[in-house]
Amino acid sequence: MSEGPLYLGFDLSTQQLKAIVIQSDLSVVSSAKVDFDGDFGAKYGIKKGVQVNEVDGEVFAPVAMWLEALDLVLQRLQEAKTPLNRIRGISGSCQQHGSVYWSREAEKLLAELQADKQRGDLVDQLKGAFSHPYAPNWQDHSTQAECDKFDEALGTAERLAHATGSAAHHRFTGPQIMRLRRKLPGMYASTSRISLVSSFLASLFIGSVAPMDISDVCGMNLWDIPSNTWSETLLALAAGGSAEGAADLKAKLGKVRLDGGGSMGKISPYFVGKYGFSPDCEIAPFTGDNPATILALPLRPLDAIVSLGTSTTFLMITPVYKPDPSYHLFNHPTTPGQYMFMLCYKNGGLAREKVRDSLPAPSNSSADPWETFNQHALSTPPLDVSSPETDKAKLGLYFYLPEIVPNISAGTWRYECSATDGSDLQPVSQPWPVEKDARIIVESQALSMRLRSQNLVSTPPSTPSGTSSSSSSSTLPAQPRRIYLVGGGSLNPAIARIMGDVLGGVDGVYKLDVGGNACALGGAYKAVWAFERKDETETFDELIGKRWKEEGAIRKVDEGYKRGVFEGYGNVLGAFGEMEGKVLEVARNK
Ligand SMILES: Nc1ncnc2c1ncn2[C@@H]1O[C@H](COP(=O)(O)OP(=O)(O)O)[C@@H](O)[C@H]1O
Ligand SMILES: O=C(CO)[C@@H](O)[C@H](O)COP(=O)(O)O
Repeated sequence: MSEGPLYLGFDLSTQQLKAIVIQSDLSVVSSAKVDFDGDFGAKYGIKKGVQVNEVDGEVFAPVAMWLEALDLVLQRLQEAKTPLNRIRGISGSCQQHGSVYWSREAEKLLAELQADKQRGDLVDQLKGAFSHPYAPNWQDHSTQAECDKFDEALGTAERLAHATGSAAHHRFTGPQIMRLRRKLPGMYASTSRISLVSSFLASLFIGSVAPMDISDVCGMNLWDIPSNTWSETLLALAAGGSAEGAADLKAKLGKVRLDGGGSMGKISPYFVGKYGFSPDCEIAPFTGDNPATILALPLRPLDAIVSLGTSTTFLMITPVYKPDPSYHLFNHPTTPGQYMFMLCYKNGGLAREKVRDSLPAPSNSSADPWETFNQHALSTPPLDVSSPETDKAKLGLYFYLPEIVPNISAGTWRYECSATDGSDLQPVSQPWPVEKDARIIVESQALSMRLRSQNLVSTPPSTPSGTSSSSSSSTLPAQPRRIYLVGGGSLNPAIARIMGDVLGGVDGVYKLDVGGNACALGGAYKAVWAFERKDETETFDELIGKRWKEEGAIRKVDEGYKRGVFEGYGNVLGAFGEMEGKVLEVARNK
């Protein structure tokens, strides 16, 4: 480890709080994590990081748990002998869309945070800082009525998408605020400020309520992206319809920091006294976990990232702002004029776990719990078709939770169609053997991503390492150039293989070799850029691109494009979209 400055990045996600410390050359020097279920057990009444009220479709997390987790993860960095006094800058990423409600005492309590045994830890000193003890989680689906109003507010869902980057979504913060104001009017009236989870975590470090981040703010259905200002119409809607209400909500949300870099202030004395941070350590804006993911490596045009976390997300960067209700566009977290294309699925890792748990556990209890799942996933041929002329292709939708993409209630559906052209699409009369589900759930998730991103990809330029041996780039079908896998599921070789089969990737499928730490790493890289850019004109890609080394950062886990296999999935892509349409039609007519 050199003696230079260090940078600390966080990832406050659904199930964990992760911290990673890097040097200016981007090498990792230390890391630590807190697993909310594992570390806190029944204390906060959570399961997989959240509490659930099934009756109303509410999903939320106790803010006090996050406060306790922050102290615990910093203690673990100390226990790992991390030289916290050398940390020059801090940034990070957090689960998107969640909202934290600060009381009228919040600013005073944040400013008075002190390392004082008598006054206790963050959870003790900030006991009176919140008007609401919970933060709605991105899995919440209690806001359909509010979403309907948001989709109508500008006339159509298309116009809402053009203004805010997305159509209305259950988890988006505007509909969430609108519902909480209606459900808990007293709480709302006693709320001085509202933070996103990313600006909430930054607030703890700067000792005051931090401004929201220019990228994460696009996950609210309240920020007008073309003008980069709050939408007065949508603020009024969320605030009850009056101009006074809109002004009050605008004050609660505060200003948005347009610069993804730079300093929001020096670290609070609490962290200096308790953990030995330098009083000169500064805090850069924190962003959403998906915008941070695209910062975890120098993403080139046509590269794609698949984040296999609790949620599954598909991410690409594009210079074109062409919004559509079927996907999301966010401001790039560091580079004005660039946008993050995102698809987000609620039925991600947890849905794959459901299928895994429906299979016999591995005989050896110490084996990888995914062993049986992987064996079946890899022994089942693509679409479970051995002979395309005679076998029917199997297509499924596995939504154990109400899904976001498409917006539909929970359910599992199984269809078959011709493997050669997708014709004769029919629901299966009998569920196929559960062993087939291991491959088919992963195929279904990848087919949905391929269907919705096909307008963003084109025939990639041939590259010496990328052109497949049997073809030149001119004959390659449109597909991403590289696919990077991140998140907990990126550890799984069977999932990697199937992602390559379906999505292609002329240069292959790679795993970011920091396991599930991509978001925290993106946050740490953001801190390096924020404090080491020579001036505001040096872009993130310029600075990080000069320092990032492939060796040790990524590992090729699948060849990606496989001629014949990729086209085979292309043959049923239309049928997959047709299947979703049929299922939505039935759900609408219920
Ligand atoms: N070997 C594996 N194979 C498939 N999925 C995995 C594997 N290891 C972890 N996961 C999945 O990763 C998910 C958690 O991913 P992670 O990125 O750590 O979560 P978060 O959503 O909190 O960021 C869990 O749903 C878990 O099922
Ligand atoms: O809702 C989204 C993105 O729109 C989710 O990606 C959340 O941002 C949290 O994801 P995890 O990292 O917890 O899976």
